[in-house]
Amino acid sequence: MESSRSRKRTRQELDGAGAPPPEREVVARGGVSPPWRDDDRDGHYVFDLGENLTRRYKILSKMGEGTFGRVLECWDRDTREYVAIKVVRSIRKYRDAAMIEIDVLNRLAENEKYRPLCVQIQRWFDYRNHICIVFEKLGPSLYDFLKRNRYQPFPVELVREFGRQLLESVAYMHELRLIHTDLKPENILLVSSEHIKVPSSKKNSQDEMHFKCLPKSSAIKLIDFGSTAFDNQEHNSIVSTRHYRAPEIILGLGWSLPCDIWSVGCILVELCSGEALFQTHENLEHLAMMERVLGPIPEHMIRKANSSAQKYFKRGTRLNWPEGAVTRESIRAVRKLHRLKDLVAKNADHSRASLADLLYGLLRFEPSERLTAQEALDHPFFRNPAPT
Ligand SMILES: Nc1ncnc2c1ncn2[C@@H]1O[C@H](COP(=O)(O)OP(=O)(O)OP(=O)(O)O)[C@@H](O)[C@H]1O
Repeated sequence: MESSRSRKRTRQELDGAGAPPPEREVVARGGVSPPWRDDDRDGHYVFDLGENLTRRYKILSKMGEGTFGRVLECWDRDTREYVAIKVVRSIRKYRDAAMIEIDVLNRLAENEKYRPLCVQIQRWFDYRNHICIVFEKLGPSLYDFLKRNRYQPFPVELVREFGRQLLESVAYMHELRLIHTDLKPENILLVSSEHIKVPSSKKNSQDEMHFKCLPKSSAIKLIDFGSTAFDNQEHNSIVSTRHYRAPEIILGLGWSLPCDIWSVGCILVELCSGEALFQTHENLEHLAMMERVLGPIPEHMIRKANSSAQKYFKRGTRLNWPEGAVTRESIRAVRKLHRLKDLVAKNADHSRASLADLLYGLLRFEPSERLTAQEALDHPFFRNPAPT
């Protein structure tokens, strides 16, 4: 658990959304609460579809699962609308993290102008030792959408729209000195599930025309504020999902707002190419991939790396690669990666120069040289889109 997740707040202090008194086993409009069952061994709430979650919500389906808990699609009998309820695992550290998430969600909701950018919390309650956060129901994540489309990339115009909204939400969080720390396509949801089918340029082996899906609307919202950190603390822990993790985190240099910007850079490349930029599970290979795509890691960063990261370098100045590689496949995986500008040229036509320039700004090794979210929004890629 990251240190940022263990900042505990009391429920009274946090609840802006009006938590009800603890659930009693009441006979409900529309049914009764199910009999008490033990949680599963990971602390997840055990349920059957069609059951009630308090007397107010009927469980319709499971929409997702993460480290913190499960997200259930429910019918709200009071408002007569569908909602997504995150039912958090009944384990202390996840309950504590959920309270931070609620705090962050309430802070983000304070500014009317930015409400369309981040998922809206409706209320929260504590049910059988599970914190339940009720959200507006959104559509699939950008990752789910890519996956269903057999990882065919999004057109650059759509990446521009996604990028703009993503950076606007990050700029807003950073203005509030909040660091998301877990930006990734799984945590960016389309607002609507509606899509259209269009012919894709790729043909299959039988020379049949392929189709791909495009969302009808480009509106997206950011979710999952369970790992959000406050920019007033020392940050040395390991954060972010591997593929989107910034170099300063791996090198143990401490991290702050720019780690979100690095993740945004990785996400934009992935949306353009259909594949995660750094597909790795190991630090040395990860750093080697970064050097392959972006050029050498600056020496001053190598010199400051913490003791556990020093082993990735030779004579304290150069990455121990390929000598330190664990397998030949690993060396091949790094070698087959394209340089960033070639990768962009492969996937974007008309906007390639400005997109590559933006990405180099987002993916600077040195965090203090990385574009801020606001600077990125002012970049020509967003200001002067090339005519299509
Ligand atoms: N408001 C929502 N509407 C629709 N689906 C949602 C909503 N919120 C979450 N989901 C789905 O549930 C999944 C898990 O949600 P979330 O990322 O908040 O959980 P988590 O336990 O914090 O995950 P992680 O392990 O990434 O931290 C999402 O990837 C998404 O598919």
